[in-house]
Amino acid sequence: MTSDAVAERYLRMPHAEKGMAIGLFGGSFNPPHEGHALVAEIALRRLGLDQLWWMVTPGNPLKNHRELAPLSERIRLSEDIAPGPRVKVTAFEKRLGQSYTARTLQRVQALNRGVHFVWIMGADNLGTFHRWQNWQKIACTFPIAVIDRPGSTLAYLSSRMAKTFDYARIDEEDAMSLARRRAPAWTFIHGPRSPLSSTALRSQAALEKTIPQK
Ligand SMILES: Nc1ncnc2c1ncn2[C@@H]1O[C@H](COP(=O)(O)OP(=O)(O)OP(=O)(O)O)[C@@H](O)[C@H]1O
Ligand SMILES: O=C(O)c1ccc[n+]([C@@H]2O[C@H](COP(=O)([O-])O)[C@@H](O)[C@H]2O)c1
Repeated sequence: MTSDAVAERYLRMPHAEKGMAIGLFGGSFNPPHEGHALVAEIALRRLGLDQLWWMVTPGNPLKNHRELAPLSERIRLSEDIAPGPRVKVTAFEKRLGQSYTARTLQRVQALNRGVHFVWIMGADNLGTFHRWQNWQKIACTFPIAVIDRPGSTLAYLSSRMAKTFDYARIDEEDAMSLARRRAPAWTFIHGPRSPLSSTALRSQAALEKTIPQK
């Protein structure tokens, strides 16, 4: 077995029942951290979700993959940190053979009629969302919940996504209804924030490697 052999259960799309509200939380998780866990908790609570699919991507199409840890390792670490039984860690995009969100959402929608999905992302992704493949189609497939992140709180004011879909923005007080709304619909959720990032954790780990252990 190679070090990147991914267990079969992670390659299958998780099971969903008709009528459920499910958050789709895609990420590199390289490595996963408490900031991700906080996003998952906030989304579950504020959006009233039955499940949250913690989707470990084979590779963000816009990122350099030189420093990307094997998928199997990112899954294992995600399982350690994912909060509670409603969070399902999955890597089904690997089996789909691609990592473009627009295509993934089309597939999820086609296979799960009657299920209410919401795309979940941190506020930093608002600023670059218009560079994602078919980004307007993504916004018109499922509602989107943007979770606040230090350094990106004001991004929604200037981002192309926010400007283009300004008419579809709903008040965060109505977040409970987001999953059941027809796309496009999105909201920005404020709340407790975590300053953690995978980049900082990778830098810290690299630094520790260079310091001789006592
Ligand atoms: N501290 C945080 N607060 C809010 N959202 C976050 C936070 N960290 C990550 N996210 C969100 O979680 C999702 C997955 O993020 P990702 O795995 O890229 O982590 P990251 O810390 O941003 O990584 P990197 O530093 O390598 O870019 C993205 O939607 C991102 O916006
Ligand atoms: O589809 C795209 O063009 C696209 C571009 C950038 C990011 N994404 C997805 O957005 C999610 C968050 O990525 P990341 O690296 O910020 O954790 C993850 O599921 C990526 O595959 C998707």
